[in-house]
Amino acid sequence: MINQLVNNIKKLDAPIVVGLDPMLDYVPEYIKKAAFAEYGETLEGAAEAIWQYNKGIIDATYDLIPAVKPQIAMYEQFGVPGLVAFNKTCEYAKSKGLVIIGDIKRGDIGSTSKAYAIGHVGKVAVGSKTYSGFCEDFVTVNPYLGSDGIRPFMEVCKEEKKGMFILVKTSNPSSGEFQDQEIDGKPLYEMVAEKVASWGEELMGDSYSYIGAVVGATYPKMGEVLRKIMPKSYILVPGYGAQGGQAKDLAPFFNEDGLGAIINSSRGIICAYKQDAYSQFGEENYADASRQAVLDMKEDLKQAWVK
Ligand SMILES: O=c1ccn([C@@H]2O[C@H](COP(=O)(O)O)[C@@H](O)[C@H]2O)c(=O)[nH]1
Repeated sequence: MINQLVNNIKKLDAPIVVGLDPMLDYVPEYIKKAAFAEYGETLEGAAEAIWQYNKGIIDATYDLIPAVKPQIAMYEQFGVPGLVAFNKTCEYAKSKGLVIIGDIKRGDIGSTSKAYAIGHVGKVAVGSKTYSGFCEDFVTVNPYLGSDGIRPFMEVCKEEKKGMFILVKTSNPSSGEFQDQEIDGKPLYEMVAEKVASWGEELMGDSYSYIGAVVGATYPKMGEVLRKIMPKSYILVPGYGAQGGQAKDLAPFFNEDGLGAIINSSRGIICAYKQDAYSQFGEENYADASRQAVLDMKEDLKQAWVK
């Protein structure tokens, strides 16, 4: 899957991932009206609305982007119907040739991590048969339980040729409370990055590892250091756009081959129609606004590289 991700990025010249983080407030009224008419103002109605909203965005953008990143929390808030919408979204995006990065941020004691890994990137055995619970190609993983929590993901990813992005330095304002703490003069996030690099050596694709890292766009100086510590790991970079990360600061997240990082934008793309810059599209054409926002993001990144 890392090879497919790299190939998609190269083919489209777009190191961009669209975050599918639907909140009901983002969904245009006409979509909600139709969903509620069919299922009532229920969890099923909400799940139908977010699925239809996602489908519109995928249809309008799939030819421009290599991957999508559905954030599972946005679906879990609607319980079981929400998870059904998550799965439908992943399957549909996959049918359009997109790589699926499930932002699930899991990680636990070994036996529990194994179940998470099987459920999201592996296959579960039921009697003599096996099934995929969910169908992501990559998942995000929390490393703070140590290698016990990571190894089961590695085993499943190796079997299935799937991958993971391990949280190294997150984009949020308080990420430094723990991640920046120093041990013998070295920040914790650098220690995690060193582990990511060494785990990554065990699971190499053609040029990059199946094991990548999450580093926030909001911490570009750290991104520069971390890029060097993990030269063969793809970096998933959230925090561009809605969280204030800017294209001009992102060059250090990339390697000299022009690869090695993929920049996420969720609200900036899926809620584009609500922004002044895209108000001409209106609610009815929310998906066209998202398409334009992807094109603008691509141009924004390109201009920043050129400079
Ligand atoms: O450090 C991290 C890790 C993950 N995220 C996730 O990325 C998106 C960002 O959404 P925006 O609307 O583009 O701000 C969201 O799913 C987060 O949970 C992150 O922001 N930072």
